[in-house]
Amino acid sequence: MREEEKINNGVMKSSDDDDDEVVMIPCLDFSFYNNNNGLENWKKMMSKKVREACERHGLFYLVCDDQIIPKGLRENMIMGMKELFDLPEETKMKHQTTKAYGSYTSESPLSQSFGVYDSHLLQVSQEFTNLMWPNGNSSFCETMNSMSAKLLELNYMILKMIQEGYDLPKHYIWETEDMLMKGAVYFRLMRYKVPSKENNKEAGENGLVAHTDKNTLTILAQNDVEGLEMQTKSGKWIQLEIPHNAYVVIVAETLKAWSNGRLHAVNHRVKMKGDKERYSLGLFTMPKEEAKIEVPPELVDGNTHPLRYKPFTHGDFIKYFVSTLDENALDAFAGL
Ligand SMILES: O=C(O)CCC(=O)C(=O)O
Ligand SMILES: [Fe+2]
Repeated sequence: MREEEKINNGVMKSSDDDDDEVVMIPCLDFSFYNNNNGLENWKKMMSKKVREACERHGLFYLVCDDQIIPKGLRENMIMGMKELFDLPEETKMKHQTTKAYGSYTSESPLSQSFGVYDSHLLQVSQEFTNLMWPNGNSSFCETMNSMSAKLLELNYMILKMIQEGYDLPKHYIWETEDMLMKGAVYFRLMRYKVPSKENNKEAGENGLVAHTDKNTLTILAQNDVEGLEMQTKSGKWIQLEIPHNAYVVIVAETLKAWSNGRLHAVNHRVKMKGDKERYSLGLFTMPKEEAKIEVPPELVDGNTHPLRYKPFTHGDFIKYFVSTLDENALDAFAGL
């Protein structure tokens, strides 16, 4: 299918083979964000669409111009990842930290990943690159550093739009920025290998088990090999058809808690089919450990939206999740 045929009025269709459920995932074009003409109106309208998509589906596709993220940078990043994952296993294993998910892992035979905290800081990207390429690889370092910095800016931009989408009073927006946008930044690089032939049938082979993200907001990019699936609110799993060059924005649990459960933390997984390797990368933002996650009073309404979560610190929630690995951790830990 050609891209133009897949996109209809900025809306993507994905369907499940055994059923007629059609889910329309919006594809939002952020290209004019840096254009001053009519910016305020554009932002208002886009903020509402972002909020709506995050409430309805818990994810949306995003395309943007080179001012937000240059296409060449994204291509270089994916090419650089191939080079990185092709390094010898013992070199990749050198990336080990004590932070949760902050190391190289190849737990499943089908997938490997690197987790790097704070790669938007040049020094961190330099240290990581020097560990992987002791003779240097300045182009990878620069690419990794700018890609994570650009994705981080975009991540914060979307978080601000979500708040604007709720028309929260200005003073509250500053408080929320403090709560949600001043914490850790996590960059994850993933490779999924081609599944074996006998497992390479209809259902595909598990690349990443079903989960919700436990941070605030995630932005993903992939090479053009599909595999990411989401569970709809009615419980169906559908394979996403991500438009070429689009990013996937995913609502995570902490943002769901902040919004009093209005924003949907979508369950997703990766299933590998076909004969091509899949590369993906994700920029995850999360609050500071000590940040207190508290629902804004404006998002509580006794009749339609009674308070669902008590205040909690992000660090305590993550500790609880890591110790239980319970996919219902948010409700078990902070649900009322
Ligand atoms: O590889 C992907 O597209 C999904 C990755 C993902 O969901 C995650 O790292 O949390
Ligand atoms: Fe995820």
